[in-house]
Amino acid sequence: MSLGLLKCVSCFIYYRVWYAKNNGIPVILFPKAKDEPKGLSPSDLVDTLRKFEVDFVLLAGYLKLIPVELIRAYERSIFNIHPSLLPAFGGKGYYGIKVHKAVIASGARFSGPTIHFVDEHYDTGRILAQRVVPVLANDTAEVLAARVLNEEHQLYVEVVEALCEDRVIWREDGVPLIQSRENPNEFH
Ligand SMILES: Nc1nc2c(c(=O)[nH]1)N[C@@H](CN(C=O)c1ccc(C(=O)N[C@@H](CCC(=O)O)C(=O)O)cc1)CN2
Ligand SMILES: NCC(=O)N[C@@H]1O[C@H](COP(=O)([O-])[O-])[C@@H](O)[C@H]1O
Repeated sequence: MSLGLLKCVSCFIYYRVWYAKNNGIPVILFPKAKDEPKGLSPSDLVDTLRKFEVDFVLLAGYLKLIPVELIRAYERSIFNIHPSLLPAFGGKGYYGIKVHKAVIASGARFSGPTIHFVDEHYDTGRILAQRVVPVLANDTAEVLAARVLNEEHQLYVEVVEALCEDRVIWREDGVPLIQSRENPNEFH
């Protein structure tokens, strides 16, 4: 089983690239843009992922739209983690601290991370897993973000374990479920 991680290009990217290269993890830059001549085109990215025998693509803080070429090549195999309970507070413009500011401004009493399959649009793919955290009356966006992020880090591990153990199944109405490791007759 091989996983590919797409990470947003941020000020921390250099540490992440350094860490990967110093731990035998291949690093490729995507997308191809005028200011990133070393980047890959969508079709080159697909070819490269195939070359590295990547089975699943995990997005984490990736802030660009994944092109349809990759969606088609990795059907039901690209995942994203979003820091709200989708379908609420998702879509274009909803990323990072903006999500938590919107949650607090709405008066919502609960929030939490969602892991979903990636389709052609932002945050509209099938929901696979969620966790719920309280939104407290005196929460700032930063405090809520930290509470949600703590759950994100645990939830993604659970989902990757389920993927590696072939415990993701599709209900007949098209809803994906995770089969319990302890009791195969239970799903969530
Ligand atoms: N095809 C898909 N691509 C991506 C998805 C997806 O579901 N389908 N998820 C996003 C991640 N995401 C929320 O989880 C998200 C990221 C970014 C945006 C957004 O509005 N981006 C801005 C540009 C921001 C920037 O470049 O600084 C924009 O498009 O105007 C919304 C949601 C990853 N890709
Ligand atoms: N809509 C996408 C989005 O908002 N993703 C969010 O960006 C953060 C990345 O944190 P990090 O850069 O510290 O890993 C995470 O909270 C993730 O849910």
